[in-house]
Amino acid sequence: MIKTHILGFPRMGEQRELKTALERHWRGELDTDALEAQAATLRARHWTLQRNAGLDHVTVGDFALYDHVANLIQLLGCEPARFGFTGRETPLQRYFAMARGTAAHVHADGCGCGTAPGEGVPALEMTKWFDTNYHYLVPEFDGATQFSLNAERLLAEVDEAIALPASPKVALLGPVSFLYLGKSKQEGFDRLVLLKRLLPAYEQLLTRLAARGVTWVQLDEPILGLDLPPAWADALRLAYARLGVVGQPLLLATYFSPLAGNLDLACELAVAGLHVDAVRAPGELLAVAMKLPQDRELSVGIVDGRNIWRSDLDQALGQLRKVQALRGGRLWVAPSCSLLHVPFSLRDDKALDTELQGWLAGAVEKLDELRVLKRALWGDEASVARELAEARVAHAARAVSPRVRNGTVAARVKALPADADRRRSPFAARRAAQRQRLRLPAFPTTTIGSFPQTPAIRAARAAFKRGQLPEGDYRQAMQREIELAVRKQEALGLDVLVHGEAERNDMVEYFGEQLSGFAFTANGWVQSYGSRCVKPPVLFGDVSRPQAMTVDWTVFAQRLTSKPMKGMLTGPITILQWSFVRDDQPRADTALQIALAIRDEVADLEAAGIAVIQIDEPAIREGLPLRRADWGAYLAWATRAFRVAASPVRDDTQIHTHMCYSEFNDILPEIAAMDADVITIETSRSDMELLRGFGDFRYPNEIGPGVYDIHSPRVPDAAEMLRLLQKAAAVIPPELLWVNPDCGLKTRGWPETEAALQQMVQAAQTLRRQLA
Ligand SMILES: CN1c2c(nc(N)[nH]c2=O)NC[C@@H]1CNc1ccc(C(=O)N[C@@H](CCC(=O)N[C@@H](CCC(=O)N[C@@H](CCC(=O)O)C(=O)O)C(=O)O)C(=O)O)cc1
Ligand SMILES: N[C@@H](CCS)C(=O)O
Ligand SMILES: [Zn+2]
Repeated sequence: MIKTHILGFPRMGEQRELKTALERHWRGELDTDALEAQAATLRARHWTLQRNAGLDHVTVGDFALYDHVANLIQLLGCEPARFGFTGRETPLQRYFAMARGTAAHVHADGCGCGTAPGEGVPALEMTKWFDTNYHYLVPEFDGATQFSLNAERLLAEVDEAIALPASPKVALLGPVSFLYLGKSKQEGFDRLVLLKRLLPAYEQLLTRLAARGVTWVQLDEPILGLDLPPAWADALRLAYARLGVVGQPLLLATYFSPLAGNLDLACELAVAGLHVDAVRAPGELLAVAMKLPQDRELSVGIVDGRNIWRSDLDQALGQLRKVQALRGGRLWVAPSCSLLHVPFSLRDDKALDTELQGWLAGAVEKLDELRVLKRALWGDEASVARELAEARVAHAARAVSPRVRNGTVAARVKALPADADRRRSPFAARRAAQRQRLRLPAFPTTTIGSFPQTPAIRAARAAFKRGQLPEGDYRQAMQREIELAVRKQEALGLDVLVHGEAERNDMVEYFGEQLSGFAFTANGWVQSYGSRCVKPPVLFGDVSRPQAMTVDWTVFAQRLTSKPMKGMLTGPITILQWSFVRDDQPRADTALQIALAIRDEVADLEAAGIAVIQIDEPAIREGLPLRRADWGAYLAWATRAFRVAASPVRDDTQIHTHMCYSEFNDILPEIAAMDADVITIETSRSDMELLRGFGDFRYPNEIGPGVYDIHSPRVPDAAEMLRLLQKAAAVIPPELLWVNPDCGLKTRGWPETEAALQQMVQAAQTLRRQLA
């Protein structure tokens, strides 16, 4: 028997209805019932699409109002005590408090949350979901963590699906990955000891789902794709020995990475079925098909859940038929991972020409690919002959399209000198030249680039894109925003200014729109975190830069001030990582092409008199392969691509880079090898803990550890930032320290931005008095 299913579906809706509803709710314009009604409408719509594509089950439990890991924290009743919940809040209030922090916190007696009255409680930390651009909320664990099942929301969603009518398969993160992806909040605490407390909650849940008529529960254990310490592998054995006998059939799902040394373990676990990612690990598929006991179901993730290329259905059928033969004709067919990471649909996207549309598949189109594969595997190929032929034609056309290859780009790459990734002098000499030119005070203050993307800015750009605002008027409107940002920074007393990125829709899409080899979409939104979405450009061909992309805006801003204006670029690895990239050449080759385009922009900015240029690489850590054995090769080409972009400049031009959201300590030598003159990093949410590694490693160049979290509207005071800076100065030589926020300020409003920056400048001034 052939079955089809998906591991998860995009939540936002075709027109980002969930984003709109959430943001209205947070502004107080939409009440809870209306928000929940919108969410239910979206779920029903998405299940209907799944059912109509002939999937055997619709997936329930993948939907979330903010994040699926946050849902699980509530489902398992382990909301951190530091939030000081009194029991009087609704579950939804508690949920959004964990996700977004609270502005002011009123203490119940002895709530023990550790904050002073009225201070507010910071949100849960957010971190990248494996190597994706999706962020999950990090569960917090300590010795006091208890679990108790709160299944009402999930059970209600199951009932909604049954009422549709549809057959629900519930999808949740499994217990071992849940613990692994969380953080121990107590010095020396091993969160794995919580497994024995956690399993009963899962057991109760499975029992209740079985009683509700749920025939399958998918438990995701993506950590099977990592190099697992033996204790975590044992934890998987223990967990599934218990959960596998509850009586609820379990499909264990792994994705994003080969199973490698965990292949035997994954095939041994006592579950009714196993899902594997045959896109990221095609070479393992037959080994799994042979190893997995015949009484288990095998789900093959053959449709790429991480990219938007139309599937090569002939090739997929070839692979699936081999597995089918090994599995006695039984097989489940699925996307490689949740479709959360691809746009809802690209079929009629207004910004894509029809040829490109034909090469691509969003989530809805991927459902249709599953329908076609199922029919063909049933032996009913004739009924889908048209679809198979169309896919064949599109693939053949893409392979030979003149739009994809550009001889000039290839020639430039071939002729690139071996030292194209080297600055002219070592850091010490550059530093002297830059000090001479920039004459900055000790502990220079700066920001990371973006200032608030106000509704007025977004509305002006939307009107411009709709053709309702002439280009000249749009440029003037953006120049007014830039001038406003410059004046505010001068008034605040910042030392190195930025133009504020008002003219950019997004730090990657903006460059994708201007570079050849990229296409962009009108509606290809993908959730990044909470209600925030990005529209990754589609990198389909050789990359080149027809003309300067940022020089006019930067020069305009520099002319407004005598302070140094930092040019602001996105680096090659981040552009690569946050785009949908071509699958017909190695990522390393694509990265180098992008690097050359950015290199030209760096050279043009310098020639235009810009003395400080920041090349953002927040995604360099996220791009790391999930298996350590593959890190070396990646880091070599990724850091070289950065250096190629950064190296055409004179010694007295200061190159900054910026990284956020990441644990950097395990790649510090490679970060140092990028050889940026200054690096700004996110550190405030870990209370500068991230910086300790930079100190221990003796990071050689200048560092700006972020002194406040930009994800929350909460305004920290100068004393708090001073404390963080003092902590930083204890591990980093003070003469190397910069003072800046964690990341860009585009998601904030001006009032809190100005208030926080004023406190930040004050903290730097105090530090200068204390330490300079
Ligand atoms: C630094 N981060 C980024 C990541 N990935 C990126 N590609 N870019 C990033 O900056 N990954 C890690 C983090 C994630 N952080 C964020 C932070 C903020 C956002 C965000 O604010 N997203 C916006 C959309 C941004 C955008 O593209 N804006 C466009 C279009 C805006 C729009 O929706 N316009 C409406 C009309 C509006 C009107 O009329 O007023 C429309 O077209 O319908 C623009 O400014 O032009 C978001 O709103 O979600 C994302 C990731
Ligand atoms: N320059 C960008 C970096 C974000 S990671 C910004 O400030 O938004
Ligand atoms: Zn950042």
